[in-house]
Amino acid sequence: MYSTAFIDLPPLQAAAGEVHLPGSKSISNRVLLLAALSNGTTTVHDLLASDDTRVMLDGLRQIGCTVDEAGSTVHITGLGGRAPQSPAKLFMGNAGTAMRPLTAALALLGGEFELSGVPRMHERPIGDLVDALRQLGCQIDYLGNDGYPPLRIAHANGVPALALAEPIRVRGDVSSQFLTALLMALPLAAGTQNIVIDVVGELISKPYIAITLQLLARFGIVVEHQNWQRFTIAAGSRYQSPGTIHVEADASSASYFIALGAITSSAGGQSGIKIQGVGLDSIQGDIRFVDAARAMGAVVTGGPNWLHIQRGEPGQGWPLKAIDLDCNHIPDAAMTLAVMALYAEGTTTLRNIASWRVKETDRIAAMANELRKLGATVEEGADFIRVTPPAQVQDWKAASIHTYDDHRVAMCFSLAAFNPAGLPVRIEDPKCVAKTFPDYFEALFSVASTATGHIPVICIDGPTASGKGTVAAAVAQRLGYRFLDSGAMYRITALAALRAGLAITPEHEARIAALAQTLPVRFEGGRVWLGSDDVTEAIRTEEAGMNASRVSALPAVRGALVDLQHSFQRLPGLVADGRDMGTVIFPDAPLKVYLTASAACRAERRYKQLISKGFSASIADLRADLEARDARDSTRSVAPLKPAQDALVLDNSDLTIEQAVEKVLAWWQERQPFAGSAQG
Ligand SMILES: Nc1ncnc2c1ncn2[C@@H]1O[C@H](COP(=O)(O)OP(=O)(O)O)[C@@H](O)[C@H]1O
Ligand SMILES: Nc1ccn([C@@H]2O[C@H](COP(=O)(O)OP(=O)(O)O)[C@@H](O)[C@H]2O)c(=O)n1
Repeated sequence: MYSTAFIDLPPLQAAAGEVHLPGSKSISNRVLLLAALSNGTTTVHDLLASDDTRVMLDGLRQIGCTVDEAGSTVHITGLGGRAPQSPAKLFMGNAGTAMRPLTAALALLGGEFELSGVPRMHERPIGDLVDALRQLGCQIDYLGNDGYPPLRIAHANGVPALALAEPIRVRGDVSSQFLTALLMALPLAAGTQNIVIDVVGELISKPYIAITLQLLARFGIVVEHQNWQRFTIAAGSRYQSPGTIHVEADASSASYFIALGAITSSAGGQSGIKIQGVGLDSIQGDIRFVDAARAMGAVVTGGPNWLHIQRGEPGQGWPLKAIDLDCNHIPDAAMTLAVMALYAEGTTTLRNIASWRVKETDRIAAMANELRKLGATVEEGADFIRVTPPAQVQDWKAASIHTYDDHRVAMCFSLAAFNPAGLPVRIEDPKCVAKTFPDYFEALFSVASTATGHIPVICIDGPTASGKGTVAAAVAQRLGYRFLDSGAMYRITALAALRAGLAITPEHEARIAALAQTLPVRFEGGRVWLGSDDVTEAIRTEEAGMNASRVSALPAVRGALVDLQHSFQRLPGLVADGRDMGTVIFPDAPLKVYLTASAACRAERRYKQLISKGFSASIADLRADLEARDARDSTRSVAPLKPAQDALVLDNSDLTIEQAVEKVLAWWQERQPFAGSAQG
C-alpha cells in the first residue's frame, strides 16, 4: 500500500497481463455468517482481509465457532444446531455487514449478548431490524439511544416462543441490510411452517438482496420471492455447509481493470487484461458495468471466474464511444465511466446518480472538479454528470487529483495517466484505497507499462558518508518510489568474490565480472540476500566498503552490473544513490543531486554510525580511510566520482537529514508540471 502524501503516476502507455482482485466485502461477511450457522466445516477461499471481516471472524470465534485462518483461506466449523457460547460481549467496529446480521442471528440462536461498535456505529440506525425482531417476540434492549447500537439480546433462558404465523414486516426503504439480516437468521427458526417476510415500502438495493439469496441457496436454503416484496423461507429449511466456497472478487474493483483494458493497447506480447476471481455470471450487481464498457467499445469475454478485456479495433471500439446511460443499477462502478469518458469521442452523460451526492463525499461535485482539472468540460446536475473530453491533445492538463478520502475517486482517476498528451497525474492521499483495495496501485503497476524514459529517476551521488543512502532512501519513501543502493551491488560483488576465493585484483577482473553478471542478489523487506545467505550486516563493515571500492575500480565489473542497476527503473519511479548514477547509469535522469559534506563532518558521521552499531572506531582512522576511498573513487579511469554536469550540488555539512531531504524534494517539486497541487 502507498502511504505517501501523494503518488505521481508517470504517463502510462500500455497495459497487459493478469490481475487477481481482492474479495468482495458483501460476499465475505455473508459467507462467514452462513458458514457459522451451518453444520460442518466450510473452507472459504479468497476472503477479503479488511477491518470489517476481522470483526466478523472475531465475533464468530467468541460465540464458539472454530476458525482457522491460513492467508486468504479460512476454515470455519459452524454451530450446526449447537447453542452459541454465552454470555458474550461482541465488538463490531464500524461493520454494518457484521452488526445487523449477527444481531438477528444471535436473537434466534438464544443466549445473552451485548453488541457494540465504534462511536460512528452507534449513530447508524438499527431500529427497523430490532422492531421486526421484537414483533417476533425477541427481547432486545437498547443500551444507549433508542434505535441505535449498542444493544443487548436478553435470551439467557433460550429463545422465546416466536410469532411466526403472521408475515414478519420489515422496512426496505432505509437499508436492505435489515432484510438481509432477517433472511439469514430466520431459517434457524424454520420448523413445520413456511416463514414469510413482507417488505414495507419500496425495496432499495435489490442487487444486494440478490446476493443474499444466491448465497443462501449455496448453504441449502431456498427462498422464494414475489416481486421483491414478499419473501418465503420454506418449512424445514436447514443450513448445510457447501464444504468449499470461493468469495468472488469485488466487481466494483474490477471496473478499473475493465476500463484499463478498454483504453490501452497491449504490451509485451501479451494481449489485453485478464481479471481473475470474478466472471460474467457474477452475483454482484456491479458486474453490469461490463455492459456499459462494451457499449463504449471494450471487447469483453469471460467465463465463470474470469474476465478478459481488450481495446476495440480502431474506428470500431477505439477511441471509445460516448454513451448516455442511466447508471442507477451500477452507482459505484459508474464513476469509472466518468473517467473513461475522457477517452471517448463526444459527450458522455451518466444519469440517475443522485446517490453519488451522499456517499463518501459528494461524488458528483468531486468528479466534476477533478475532471475539469484535467481539461475536460463538465456539466453537473442534481442527479447527472456530463463529460466532454479535452478537444485537442494539447488541451489536456497535468493535474494533482484531490481524492476526498474516497477510494473510488483515487482508483478511477489513475486511469487518466494514459492520456494522449503524455502528462503525469498526481493522486493525492493514495492510501484512501485501503477501504476496499489496499494494493490497488501495486496491481495497476503490475500490468501497466510505459517507455523507460518516462519512468522518473532521481540520482543522488557523492562521496562516502555524505548521507546519500540516508537521504535517497528517505526521498524514495516520501515519493513512493523504488530505491537503488548501487553501492550495495559493489559491496555484494566484493563479498561474493572473496567467498569464491578470488582476491580483488586486476588479474581476477574477468572472473569477478562473470560472477557479478549472475549475482543472485535480492533486496527484500530491508534485508539483502546473496543466494540463501542474509548478507545485510556482512556488507556494511568498513572493510566491506574498502573492498567494494577496489572491486568497483575494475571496468569489466562495472559493465557487468549495468543491466542489474537499470532493472530497478520501474513504475512509479526510482531514487538511485551511488557514485555514477547521474554520470553513467541514468544520464537522462530529470534530477541529479551531488551530495557532499566536509571530510571532517563525514568522518564524524561514520564514527557515530559505527559506534551506535556497537563497532569500535577511531575518527582519525576513519577520516584517513574515507579520504583514501574518495581519492580512489575520483581518480579511477572508469566512471570516476564527480558531479554530473547538470547535477545540483548540495553540501549538507550544516544541514540535518530532514533539511537535506526537504531540499531534494523541493528541487523535485520544481520540476513537476502539476498545477494547483495541494501537497506540493
Ligand atoms: N545531513 C546529515 N546530518 C547529520 N548526519 C547525517 C546527515 N546525513 C546523513 N547523516 C548520517 O551520516 C551517516 C552516513 O550516512 P549514509 O547515508 O550511510 O552515507 P553514504 O550513503 O553517503 O555513505 C548516517 O548515520 C546518517 O544518519
Ligand atoms: N555507483 C557506485 C556505487 C558505489 N561504488 C563503489 O562502492 C563503494 C561502496 O559504496 P557505498 O555507496 O556502499 O559506500 P558508502 O558511500 O556508503 O561508503 C564506494 O566506495 C565506491 O567505490 C561505485 O563505484 N559506484
